[in-house]
Amino acid sequence: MAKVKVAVNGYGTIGKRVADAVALQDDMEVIGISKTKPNFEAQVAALKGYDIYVPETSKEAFAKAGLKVAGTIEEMIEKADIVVDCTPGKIGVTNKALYEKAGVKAIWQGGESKDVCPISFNAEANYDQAYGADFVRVVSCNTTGLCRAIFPLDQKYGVEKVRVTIVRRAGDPGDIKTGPIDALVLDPVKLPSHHGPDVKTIMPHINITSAAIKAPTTFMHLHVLNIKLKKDCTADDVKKLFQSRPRIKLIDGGISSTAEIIEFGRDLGRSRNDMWESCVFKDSVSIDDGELYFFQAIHQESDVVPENVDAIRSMMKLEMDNLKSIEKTNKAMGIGL
Ligand SMILES: NC(=O)C1=CN([C@@H]2O[C@H](COP(=O)(O)OP(=O)(O)OC[C@H]3O[C@@H](n4cnc5c(N)ncnc54)[C@H](O)[C@@H]3O)[C@@H](O)[C@H]2O)C=CC1
Ligand SMILES: O=C(OP(=O)(O)O)[C@H](O)COP(=O)(O)O
Repeated sequence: MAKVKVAVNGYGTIGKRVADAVALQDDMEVIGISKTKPNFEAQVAALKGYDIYVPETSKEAFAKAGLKVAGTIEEMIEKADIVVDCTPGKIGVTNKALYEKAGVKAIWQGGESKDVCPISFNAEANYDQAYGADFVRVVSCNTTGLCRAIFPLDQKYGVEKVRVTIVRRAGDPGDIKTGPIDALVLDPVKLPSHHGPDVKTIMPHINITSAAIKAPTTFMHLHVLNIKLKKDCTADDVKKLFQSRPRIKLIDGGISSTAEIIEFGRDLGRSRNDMWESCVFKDSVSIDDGELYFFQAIHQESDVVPENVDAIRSMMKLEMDNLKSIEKTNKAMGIGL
C-alpha cells in the first residue's frame, strides 16, 4: 500500500519532532517541511534529507544561505494527503483556507482554540471520533497529559471530579525570548486555565477545573492532581492501572524533580532527551480520605508528538483500532522502553 504523504507546516519545537516521528513509521512518509528562515533548524532539516518548502518571499534568503528549496509552501500542501500544522498558536488557524482550497486534510496543535475545527483529539480517549475526519486539533501538551491519566481512571473507577494545579514551564530550552526569569506568573489570573475546559472537548462529562502558574524553568510542566473517584480503590490499584497504560511512565529510582527526569531521558539515549510519556511520580500516588492524589510531569516538547502520528492514522483510515495504532507508533518511536 502507498504510504500516506504528510507535510509538516512549521518546523519548530513540535514540527521537527513530528517530522522525525512520521519518518519512523512504515505507513506514512514526510513529503516536505516548511521553513520561513534559513536558520540552523533549516540546515539540520536539509541534512536529514527533508525537502524544504518556503514562502515565495523567503526563496532569495535560502538561496543566499546555500540551502536548496523544493518549492513554495502552497506547492508542498498540493502534494500532501495531510498537513500537520505546527506553526505558532493562532497562526495555524490562518492557514485553514489554504488547506480547504487544496482539499487536503489538516491537523492543528493545542495553541489553536477549540473552534479551529469540531474535533479535538487524544489517542486513548477519542481516536474513533477522528476516524476519516478532515480536520482535527491535537490538544495541548498539558491537556494531553491530563487526558492520559483521567481517561483510564474514568473507565475503571468513574471520575466524580478533578482538581488540578499546573506549574507551567515558562519557555522551551531553545527559546531565548520568553520569561519570566524571576517570578511566578498566574497564567491566567482568572480561573480556570484553558486546560480543564480543553479536557472537556474530549471528555465532556468530566467535572474538572484547573489553575496554572508559569515558573522560570524550561524542562517540563508539573501537575498536582486531586481526583475524586466514584468507586473505592487503593493507591496500588492506581499504580497498576497507570503501569498498564501505553503512554504513562511511573517514575521512581530516587527521582524527585523534572530536572532528573530529563537527565533520565538523556541517560536512556532518547532523541533530544524526549520523554513522550506522562511521567507519574510513583511514590506520590496516594489515597487520602477517599480521594486520589499524585504528581505528574509533562515533557511539553514531545508528549503530543505520538498523538499527531495516531491522529494521522485515524484521519487517513490506516487503522481502526486505537490501541493498535498507539502500539505501532510507540514501537517505531521507542516509547515505553
Ligand atoms: N512548545 C511546546 O511546548 C508545545 C507547543 N504546542 C503547540 O504547537 C504549536 C507549535 O508550537 P511550537 O513548535 O512550540 O512553536 P515554535 O515557535 O517552536 O515553531 C513554530 C515554527 O513555525 C514557523 N512559522 C511561523 N509562521 C509560519 C507560517 N506562516 N508558515 C510556516 N511556518 C511558520 C516558525 O518560524 C517556527 O519555525 C503551537 O500551537 C503550540 O501551542 C503544543 C504542545 C507543546
Ligand atoms: O501546549 C503547551 O502548554 P499548555 O498545555 O499549558 O497550553 C505548550 O507548553 C506550549 O505552551 P506555550 O504557549 O507557553 O508555548
